[in-house]
Amino acid sequence: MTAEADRDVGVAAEADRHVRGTAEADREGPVPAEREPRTALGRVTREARPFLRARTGAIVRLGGWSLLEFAQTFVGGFAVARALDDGFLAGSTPTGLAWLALAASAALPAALATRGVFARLADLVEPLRDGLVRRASARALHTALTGTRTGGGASTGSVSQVTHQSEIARDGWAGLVLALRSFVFTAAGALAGLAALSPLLLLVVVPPLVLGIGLFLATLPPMAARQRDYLGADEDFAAHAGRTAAALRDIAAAGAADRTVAEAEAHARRQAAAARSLARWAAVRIVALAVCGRLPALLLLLATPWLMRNGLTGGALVGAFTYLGHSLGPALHALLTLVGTAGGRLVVVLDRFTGPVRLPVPPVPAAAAGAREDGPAGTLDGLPGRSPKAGRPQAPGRRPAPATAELRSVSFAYGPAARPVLDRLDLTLRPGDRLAVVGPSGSGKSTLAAVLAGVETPTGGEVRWLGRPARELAPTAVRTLLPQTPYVFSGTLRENLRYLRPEARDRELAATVAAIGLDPVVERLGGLDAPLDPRRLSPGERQLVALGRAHLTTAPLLILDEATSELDPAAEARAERALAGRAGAVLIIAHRIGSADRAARVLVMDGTRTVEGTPAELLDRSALFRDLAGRWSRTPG
Ligand SMILES: Nc1ncnc2c1ncn2[C@@H]1O[C@H](COP(=O)(O)OP(=O)(O)OP(=O)(O)O)[C@@H](O)[C@H]1O
Repeated sequence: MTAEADRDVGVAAEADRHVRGTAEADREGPVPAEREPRTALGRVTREARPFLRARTGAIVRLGGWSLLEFAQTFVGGFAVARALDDGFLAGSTPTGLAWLALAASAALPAALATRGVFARLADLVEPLRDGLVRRASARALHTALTGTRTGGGASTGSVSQVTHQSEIARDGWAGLVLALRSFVFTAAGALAGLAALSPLLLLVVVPPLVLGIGLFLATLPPMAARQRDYLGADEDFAAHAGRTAAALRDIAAAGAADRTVAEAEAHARRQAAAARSLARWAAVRIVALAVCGRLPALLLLLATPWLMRNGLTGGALVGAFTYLGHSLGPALHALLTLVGTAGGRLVVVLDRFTGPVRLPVPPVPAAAAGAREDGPAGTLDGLPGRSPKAGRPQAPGRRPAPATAELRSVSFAYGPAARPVLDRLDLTLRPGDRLAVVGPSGSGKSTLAAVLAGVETPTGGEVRWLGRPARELAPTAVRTLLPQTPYVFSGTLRENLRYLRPEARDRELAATVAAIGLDPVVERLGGLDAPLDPRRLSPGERQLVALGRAHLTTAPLLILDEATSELDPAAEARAERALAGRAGAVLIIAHRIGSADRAARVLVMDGTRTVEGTPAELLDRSALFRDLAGRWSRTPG
């Protein structure tokens, strides 16, 4: 195997290890703080170390060519000083011209060095791009195989990583290597030249240089973090705008205009705050640039009388200014500007390859949009997305499938001073689970549904879907939430039923109609394609339409918040059985004892106290459940 191929295999193995590492972390929760750097810069630096170690040879070769740049810089200032002191000021013009000719001739090897540097640069830059592309491909494959991500959004992200983002990383890295290398060798040449002219010059020039560079380096981690925040805010705002544009009809129909505007304003405020914060740090950076770029020359001017008194010659002074103005200054400026722009982008992009991936929200289907399955809140996030894979069982693997949904010590209150509705609640729903939630009015059942569905954000603890933090997944691809009063829009019954899954086939539609008990509605309306006026449907018929819609989806989590309250017990039982026959987990907020009886498990909510068990166990263990069961059985229907 050639060294090249050997290295490629190493990079591929590295990508593979990374993928497995990420998957492991996803399954087993956060990595302990001492192992996982908290900042993007820290994570990227950790990942960069083995990459650079493996390319020590390429770095040394690059350094070898760059030595010519050191020589050119050194000769540039030194020759000017000698031309003045030994030539023109000493009355010997030929000597002065000879020194200047030497300075000019140093440019020739430097031009050769540039050629050599560019040839060697590829050894450092191309493997990074190749490694990133492999890593992105491996992650996409891993995702596809484990089914932990959803829909087209994920693949779009992978394509962007393989093409656009890996190119940004490659260009940024190449620019950074060039500028850093040039700065190191130019600075070394200039400092060596200053020391050769007079060591006193170093006393004046080095302190502001070190101070400015130190200040600049200190701005790097906060700048990278602010840049990341800004990018995140920008992407979220753009995603919100996209969803709004695609769902104008629903927003108008659901009366969610005010809420949508408020959401957009919140996004705009967040983005503005991120931009202001970024600008503040940019101002600190300008100060740092001024300190190391301008202060050395200013101090040199101020210190000229003292330096001259201590034996500095006129030629050495001009030589020193030549170093500052022609070599050190431009190299420093190029480096700091590049680190500040391409460097920041590089860190952010590389962190996306190494850290958890932001999941784009799946697109809203343009046709037949319009429903309020996400409950009274009616958020934009609740508008439909579609994932053909989301409801499928996990690909066969050695590890158990992750829970469909999980609450880990979740607390929730409607305001900072409000009484908590949920208090450190743990709940796990696995594929195939049927959980009924019962409790008196105001005990928090709808709140639980909203938190589990991602409509409300918990004030403590964590909501997880499919083994990942819920915030990383597109809600509509994971769960369908049916409220008590569903929204049915003007159109046809077919459009309404297909709303969450526009590509559902006719035979699937027919199976749903039969399973949910929609035949009388179809008959009364005159067929699936007859015009439907929502005002002419009874509340029970509206609920049946929404239940049919949910039956057709492939979302692995179904949450029914008293979604069958307008049906008679027989119709309710039929719809619940049909929904229980889907793949995935179902949580039903029970309206009658029948729902609890049919469920395998029941969660009894009594304020922030909860008890979970089978219906038979709870009759024994929970006085509240006995009481509810007794009351319900006396008032059937
Ligand atoms: N948007 C809100 N703002 C403030 N408090 C709220 C809000 N929604 C619900 N609450 C309060 O939170 C508590 C739990 O309400 P929730 O609607 O979750 O209970 P529930 O068990 O579903 O009641 P019901 O059976 O009557 O629907 C109640 O005290 C309620 O007043």
